[in-house]
Amino acid sequence: MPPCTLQQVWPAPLDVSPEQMALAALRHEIDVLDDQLLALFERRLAIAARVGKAKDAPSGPHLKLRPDREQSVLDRVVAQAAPDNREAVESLWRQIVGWGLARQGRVQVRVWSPVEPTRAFDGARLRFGDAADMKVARDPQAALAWAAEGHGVAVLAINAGDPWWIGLRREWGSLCVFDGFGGETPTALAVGRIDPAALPGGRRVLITAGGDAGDGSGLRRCGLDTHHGWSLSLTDAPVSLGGDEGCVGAIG
Ligand SMILES: O=C(O)C(=O)C[C@]1(C(=O)O)C=C[C@@H](O)C=C1
Repeated sequence: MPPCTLQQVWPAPLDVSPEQMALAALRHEIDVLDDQLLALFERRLAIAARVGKAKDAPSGPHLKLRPDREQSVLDRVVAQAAPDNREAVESLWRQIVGWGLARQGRVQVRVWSPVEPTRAFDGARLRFGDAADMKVARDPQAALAWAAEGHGVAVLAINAGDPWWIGLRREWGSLCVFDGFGGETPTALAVGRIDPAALPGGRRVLITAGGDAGDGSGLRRCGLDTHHGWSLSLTDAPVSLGGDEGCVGAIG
């Protein structure tokens, strides 16, 4: 076979059609934008690393993750995006913020969901982004103990045969719920050593004695699970964490 020459592979400039030239120009525009995006992304990562150091002083027992701040970053950019782009913008910014957080230490996530493992795993991946180190947890109690030691976040299914959530009121006072996955009525909750001041605005998570009948507190509640007279529910009422109402966190 004769050797392949450049002439044979690339058309001579005069052979380039207007369509090919238009395509090349558009691709050049994309290259220019990519250069700008890359420079901005790298600047943002560097600033996120500095924010992490600023949060070290004073150093506390909490994870670096700040759900309230993430919520306001996302809400702000999604609100500015064109309606058709909102889904893409939200998923991209989850990744951006996830990598920002990873500059402060990679987030460890343990997912326990015996009934629908892929659903909970996918929800957690969407929430924490590719930067998170996610693994399956075999036992919710072990995952809670691990999270209480400050190693990372546990994503635990509800209505899955283990009322692990009762422990949030009784044993795991250092942990709080800060997100839910699975839609309007969550099927899994994210739990970690989150600074209570950094909980997202939104529905509060309650654990109360009294089952479906209510405990007389008068709060309007949406039930998620019950077990032996305990109930796990959500409320729109602005109750504070750890109060008499049994508030153990909030989901945005
Ligand atoms: O604002 C912070 O506290 C940050 O660490 C920055 C940042 C971000 O990248 O925007 C990253 C992680 C936090 O969970 C919230 C926001």
